Amino acid sequence: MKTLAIDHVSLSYGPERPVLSDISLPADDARMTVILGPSGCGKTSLLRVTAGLIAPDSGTVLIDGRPPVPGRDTALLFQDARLLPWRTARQNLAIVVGSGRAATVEALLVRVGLEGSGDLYPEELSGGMQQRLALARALATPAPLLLMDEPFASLDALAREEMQGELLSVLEEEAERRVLFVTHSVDEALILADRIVVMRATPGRIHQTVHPDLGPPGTPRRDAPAFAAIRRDLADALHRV
Ligand SMILES: Nc1ncnc2c1ncn2[C@@H]1O[C@H](COP(=O)(O)OP(=O)(O)OP(=O)(O)O)[C@@H](O)[C@H]1O
Repeated sequence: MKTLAIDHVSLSYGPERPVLSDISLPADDARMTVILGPSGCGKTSLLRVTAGLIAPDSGTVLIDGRPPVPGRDTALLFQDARLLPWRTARQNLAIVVGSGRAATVEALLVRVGLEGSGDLYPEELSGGMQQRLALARALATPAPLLLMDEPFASLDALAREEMQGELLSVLEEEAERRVLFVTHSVDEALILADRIVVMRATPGRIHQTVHPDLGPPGTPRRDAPAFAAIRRDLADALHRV
């Protein structure tokens, strides 16, 4: 299994703009780490540092023991799916997968539940279907770490729940992949995460790390006896940071 280790990372966008202060996420068994925190606390900046897109002022990020190479070690997913609008779903995947690998493209469409929609253009897909395609595009890369920046935030409640389930079931088949997932939703964090990191702002730093004991992701965690108590604790923590 691949490892991600973030060690004492600090970042500023200029002398007067410290954004991240001494962030450490030790390598552990968590496959899905969810970052929760108030607006502007530096969650997206942390994902960009983790992707190797910006260098921290100090500290290190190591993926499998090596500094991240942008585009090789991580695949990014955003709130908007960022698909090529003039290409069909199938073509959006083919560009990443490479020519002559039609079977791989079809398998990816099936894996994210888009079989039968390969000929549709992005504007013909619902928001949830667009995010399924964005997920398939990320899975088409060999990147060991998926960086997901509020990917389901613009979906309606039902589509959001479906996508959470979809993500978990996809990861069941992708034993090597790790995910760093940013959300504002305590419930989403509790449903998805092995490890929850609560950040606080100005500058962004880690307030609390929680390993929720709610059963494996994908099981009906809402029914776990501890769900309501952990939910309340996290919501309180978020109000205090
Ligand atoms: N390129 C940049 N140059 C200067 N300041 C920036 C830049 N990118 C982000 N910031 C500032 O850094 C801080 C953290 O931004 P970031 O987007 O990382 O936070 P966030 O927690 O992801 O916010 P949100 O939850 O609202 O998306 C904010 O004050 C933001 O204005």
